[in-house]
Amino acid sequence: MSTAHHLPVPHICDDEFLELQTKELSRNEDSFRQSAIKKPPKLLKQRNHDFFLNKSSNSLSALSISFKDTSNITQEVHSSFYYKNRSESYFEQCFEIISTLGEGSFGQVFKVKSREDGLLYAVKKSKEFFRSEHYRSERLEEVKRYEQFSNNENCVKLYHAWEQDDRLYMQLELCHGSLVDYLRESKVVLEERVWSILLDLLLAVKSLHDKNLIHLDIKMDNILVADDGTCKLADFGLVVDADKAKIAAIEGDSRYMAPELMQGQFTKAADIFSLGITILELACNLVLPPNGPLWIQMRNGQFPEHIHMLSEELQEVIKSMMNPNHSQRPTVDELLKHSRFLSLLEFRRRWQFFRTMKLQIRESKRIVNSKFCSIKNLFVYFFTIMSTFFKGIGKPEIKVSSPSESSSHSSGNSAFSENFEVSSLHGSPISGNCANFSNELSNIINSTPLNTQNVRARKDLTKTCFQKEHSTPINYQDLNSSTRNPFDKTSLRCKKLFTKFDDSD
Ligand SMILES: Nc1ncnc2c1ncn2[C@@H]1O[C@H](COP(=O)(O)OP(=O)(O)OP(=O)(O)O)[C@@H](O)[C@H]1O
Repeated sequence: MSTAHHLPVPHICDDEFLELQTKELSRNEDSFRQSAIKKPPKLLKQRNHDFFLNKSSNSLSALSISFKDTSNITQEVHSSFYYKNRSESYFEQCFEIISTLGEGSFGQVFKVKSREDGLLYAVKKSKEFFRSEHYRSERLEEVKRYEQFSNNENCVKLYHAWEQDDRLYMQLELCHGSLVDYLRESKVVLEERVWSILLDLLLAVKSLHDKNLIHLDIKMDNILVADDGTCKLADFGLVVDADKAKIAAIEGDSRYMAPELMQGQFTKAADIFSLGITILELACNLVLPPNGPLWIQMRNGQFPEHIHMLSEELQEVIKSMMNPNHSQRPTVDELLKHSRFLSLLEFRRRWQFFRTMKLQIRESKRIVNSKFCSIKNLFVYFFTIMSTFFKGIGKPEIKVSSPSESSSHSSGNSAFSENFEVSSLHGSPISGNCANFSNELSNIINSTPLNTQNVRARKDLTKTCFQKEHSTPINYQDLNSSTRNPFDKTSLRCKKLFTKFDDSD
């Protein structure tokens, strides 16, 4: 009696093939093998060998990257701590890694101490090798954007960028953490603070929009909180020129994505939407859906009930920023004319002098504490503090262009008048053409996997750990009551958080 010999069948992760495999198996083993021969397994994409073969041996040594001198973007790194012939990279030789700060899709971020000046920084190291010249130039574009906005108080500062062993490194200003960490620490954020965060971010977005650039990846993870509490925009990896957006843009995180991006309409209004939904997430402590019916609802002008925790004023601003019709969203300049922002700017202007002094003293303390402090550095900082003191600080220049000059997204029917009187958005803002738009949208999005979860507040998710922390259970009815400000409960904790920031230096 002859025994049948079965050849091993490869495990192939191809849905179409697996379906065929199951059908065929049940019918006839022999014919199944036939079909396996007809359809070979997919090959993994290979790394671009030409790119690696064409690279000069120079790529092994570290090269500084800067777009300030466009004729020479890369230059040899010079440092008394870096020896080219040693096997360790420039990063390993010049920095001491203290901890890992975070990881995104493109890079890993480390908290480091520079051996050169003894100060603390964040270094972002790209996760993937430059697999092609195109990929490398895409990564280098982020350096260009960081450089462009490094002088903006509300954008993260880039100190140095370099490439080595086909990876990009960026030495950035060290921040306390992202807005996600901030929310996790404070659990709820006072509405006063929400307005101030929104102002910081509008000023950052304004600097981009004024240069006709779109960020396209505004979200809680990409907003960093500095030690003094200032919010800063980071991650310029997807920044695109508004005029070239149609061909070059890549959409960011789906949770923060403006609905019109699904139809390939990339405008500055997409940033306004992402900022609006970020502020909604922050103020109501929500968990945003990445897709599904709730994703659609939030893009059709229907908001989760948690929004009612907020003042009418803030609700109106958020709703206008998340207007389903992108041409009706206010521009940054229009938003900055809101009376809340004008009074906040005036308040900041009055305290600017003390704020600058505080920052200067903090920076001097940082320098003094570093083991590489020199008499020269001390003298420079003493001089800066004195000159700040004697000059005083002038009014910070924030030019808000009038609606006519601003590159409005709107066709003239913006919700914001010159004095920013927000038109009443009570009830559902979907009407007329927006309703058609919403139908169109449902057709598109329904093709994505549905998320049947409800929009949930983070406090619901963390309810149990909250109760563990406190000996007396918290009455969540109170938090949602309209008669009192739900934020009051944690005002002490928020203050403590800022004391912590202040102590951190
Ligand atoms: N300068 C910094 N100071 C402190 N933490 C930082 C700094 N830069 C980044 N981080 C932390 O590292 C995380 C990842 O950084 P980043 O968003 O720049 O990476 P990415 O790969 O570009 O992410 P994405 O997936 O959003 O594109 C941030 O969410 C933040 O928590």
